[in-house]
Amino acid sequence: MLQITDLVKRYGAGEPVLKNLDLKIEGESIVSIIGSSGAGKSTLLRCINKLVEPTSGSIVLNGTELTALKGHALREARRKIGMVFQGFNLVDRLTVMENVQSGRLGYISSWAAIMRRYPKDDIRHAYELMERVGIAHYANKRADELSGGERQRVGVVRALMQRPEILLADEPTASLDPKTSEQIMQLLRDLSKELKLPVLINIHNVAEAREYTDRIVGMRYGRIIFDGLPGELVPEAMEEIYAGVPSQDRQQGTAPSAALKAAT
Ligand SMILES: Nc1ncnc2c1ncn2[C@@H]1O[C@H](COP(=O)(O)OP(=O)(O)OP(=O)(O)O)[C@@H](O)[C@H]1O
Repeated sequence: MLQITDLVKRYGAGEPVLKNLDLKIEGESIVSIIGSSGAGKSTLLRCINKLVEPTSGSIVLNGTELTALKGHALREARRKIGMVFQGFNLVDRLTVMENVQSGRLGYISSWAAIMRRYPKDDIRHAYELMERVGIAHYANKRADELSGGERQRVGVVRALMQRPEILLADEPTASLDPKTSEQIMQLLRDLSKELKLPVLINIHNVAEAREYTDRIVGMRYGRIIFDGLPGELVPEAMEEIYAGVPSQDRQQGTAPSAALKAAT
């Protein structure tokens, strides 16, 4: 379970871009985060995997407080957090198997990695996952010979090779055509259930969020202003997420006209 409490992130001396966020995500659920550009969605994911340092607040993953971790303990904790990227982040000149095995870096010795001497268990696990997502027959192909959808499947398998306790996906379908995009969303949804893995997806495509995720979190100006089932995302909620000014910001004196202007 991921439990975020009172999370604040401020870059430099400016206004916080995450304002006292609370969010709880339990196993077997796929949750989307939607919101306008600049709402803070990527920053939230980056705070969870500590690519950015939260300013204050707490992020607990299955009993481990992540915010305080440094060095070895941080590297250990990061292994429990799988990450899927918009641009796939594969090494083009390496094969699918080599890319997938890079998810095990940190678990095996550098020597074994350099020599491509992967432990038998890792090879078996990789094949199981590659079979599951339909890319096992490409194991020895170079990553740059694959289509976008196939490359994203490699990205998903690489993340799962870590045996993560949560999967974060930052715009995982934004570089894909609509049909492939839906297939990847369906895959993430199915994997979440099969592996009892919480999945948190930052996504701009609201139709996909509605169709493929169990729960939608709507962010606006660094706050969560909607948290509900897809069916609860009624037009008024959409309006507030994409055009409105959260009531807390109104109370704090943010001029709506300025805020709206900034959002367009
Ligand atoms: N490294 C950084 N340094 C300073 N400001 C940043 C940094 N990263 C993000 N920001 C600012 O934080 C705010 C939130 O950005 P963030 O990327 O988290 O939003 P987002 O909702 O993911 O947007 P998008 O949908 O466009 O990716 C923005 O105003 C952005 O300019």
